[in-house]
Amino acid sequence: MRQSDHCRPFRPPDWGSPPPHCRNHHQSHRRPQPPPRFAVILLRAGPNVSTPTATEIDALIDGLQSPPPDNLSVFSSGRDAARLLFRSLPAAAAAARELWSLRLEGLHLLTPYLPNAAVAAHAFPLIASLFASHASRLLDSDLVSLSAARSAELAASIQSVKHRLSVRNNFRDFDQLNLQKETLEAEKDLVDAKIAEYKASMSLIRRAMLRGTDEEEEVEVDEEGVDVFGIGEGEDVDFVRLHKMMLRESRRLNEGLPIYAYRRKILNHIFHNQVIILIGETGSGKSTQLVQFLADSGLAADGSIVCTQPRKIAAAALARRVDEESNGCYTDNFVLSYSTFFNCQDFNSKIIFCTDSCLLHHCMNDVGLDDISYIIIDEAHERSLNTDLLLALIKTKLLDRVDLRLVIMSATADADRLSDYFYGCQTFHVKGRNFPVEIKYVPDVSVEASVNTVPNSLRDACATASYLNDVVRLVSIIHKNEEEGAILAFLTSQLEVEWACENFSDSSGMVLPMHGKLSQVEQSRVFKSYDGKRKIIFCTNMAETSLTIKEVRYVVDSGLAKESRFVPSSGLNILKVNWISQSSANQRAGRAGRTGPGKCYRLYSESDFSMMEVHQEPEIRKVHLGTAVLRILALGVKDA
Ligand SMILES: Nc1ncnc2c1ncn2[C@@H]1O[C@H](COP(=O)(O)OP(=O)(O)OP(=O)(O)O)[C@@H](O)[C@H]1O
Repeated sequence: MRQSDHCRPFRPPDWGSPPPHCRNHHQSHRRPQPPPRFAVILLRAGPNVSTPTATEIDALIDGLQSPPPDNLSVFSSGRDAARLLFRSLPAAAAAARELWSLRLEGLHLLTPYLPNAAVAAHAFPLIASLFASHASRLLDSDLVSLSAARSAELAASIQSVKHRLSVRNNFRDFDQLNLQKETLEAEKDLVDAKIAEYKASMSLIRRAMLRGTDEEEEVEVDEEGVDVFGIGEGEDVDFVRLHKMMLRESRRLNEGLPIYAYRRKILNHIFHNQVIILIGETGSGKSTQLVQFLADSGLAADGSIVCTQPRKIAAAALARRVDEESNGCYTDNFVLSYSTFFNCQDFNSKIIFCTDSCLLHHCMNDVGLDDISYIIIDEAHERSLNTDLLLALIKTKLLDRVDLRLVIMSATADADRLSDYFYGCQTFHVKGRNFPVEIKYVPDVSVEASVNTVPNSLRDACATASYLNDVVRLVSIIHKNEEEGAILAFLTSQLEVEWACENFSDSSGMVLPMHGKLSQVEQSRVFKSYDGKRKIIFCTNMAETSLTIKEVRYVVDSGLAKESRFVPSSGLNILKVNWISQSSANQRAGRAGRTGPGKCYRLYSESDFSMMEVHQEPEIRKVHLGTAVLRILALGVKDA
């Protein structure tokens, strides 16, 4: 650790004579003064504690307009970047305020830490007022103007389409124009709602910062009711967290996941209803955002928010993503993921992503679910045995614990059926998706011959599964002809995935397998980037839901999946390749539009699609009932 000049390193001698305020220090021998004791410590942010450099910190402190410190130490590495000591309490508070002001302007990311209670008390109103002004400025920032301009542009387009609709049209044009108008109106509504959401959050921050001051604003009766942030009162306010939250709000307005536009409405719904069903398009932000909305609002203050996923890889990936996105907004270990259940696991972290089987095991141990206040069952359309058992168990818990809340979430679930099961609970729809996905049907490839055929060996698989060759061929065509972007191709088994990986040969592609038998480390290879090479991922339907593999722009959907089914006549479970449901097909397509517009190639015709089951059959209807009964008994249900 370099400790630069203990005394005023911020104006090196060769920069000219020291400014007048420095002379006090040099003249200190004339009149003994008490040692400076009011400290402002500048802390480095994040894990990379070696930035910024000592020279940059020197320059930053040197440029302050407020009275300079009476003693200064600058450190070139470590958590502390600089320690400023003052004799005067107001001078220390003014320096803290100015350092915060520079941080809010985006000039540095250091945190002024005030260890001395007197300095903190003195500085608090100054910094709070600074945050209030900053929130006011953000209300009219360039970001808001940009979104407002987009809204005006959409309004003009809507007017133009309306005008064209008012003149004579043939039936087909009329239909198309009407569709265009509706699409534009929906987009405009979304942009307007996002601006309103952003402004509501900034107004809330401003009001909180001015509370108890002469400028305190009257609380407007918010039509949506629930506050989106719990900011804290008085000196409990954590300015670092608040700043990170403001930055995240700006990112949300800028990047704009559709669910952001609905935040207050959703929170309000959840606040007033014990159970809601949330349906939103794939990629609209359900899995990554809802947990954050709940945690920020303080609605879940008394317990954790548990979000279940059907697969381990999704639980881990979502926890990583939420942690990364909310960086600094929460304390360490606020977001966790559990993929496998252990008896020693605590459920008292705030946001927990886990598999449905993990939560089911937890229920077996702690049937009261005392440490949980919100349960989100994600990807409910899959209707796995674990999900259905969980839903049944939670339904009984909801009667005992009126504070427990349940959100059932999916892009493609059968909302009516779920609503019926939960006494007609409300369904909330989130409209809009992140990026468009163009659907291309490739009907000239016949898959019918291979349906219901289970390959016994690799040789058989290649001989019988004609779609396997078709998938590999289509991937090759996309690779040669389409612009950059990874390709995700859905097959039905590990065997097929391995065969496709071996038989796809192109040195400009990075071919990767993705199936349930791979270790977590092997699975995580699909999330890495491979410079100069297009990622080509052959996967089973384990990659169908929840996952965001950033570069994926193209999806190849064979339309098939292998499923296990109990056959009562033989008493055996058999594996069968079957058509997927429309719900699954839409989930697969959704993997292409996560971080940019995408395309989904379906190896079947549009009429094949329309003949598929709308929703997949619940697993509980396909497995041997003994399995289900044993699990129910283990949950303590005696009259199963
Ligand atoms: N790991 C990631 N890297 C980059 N962007 C991501 C990542 N995870 C999520 N995103 C972004 O956030 C968006 C929303 O993801 P999220 O999982 O919350 O959507 P969702 O509505 O739950 O989708 P689905 O119904 O498919 O599970 C994605 O479309 C993508 O733009």
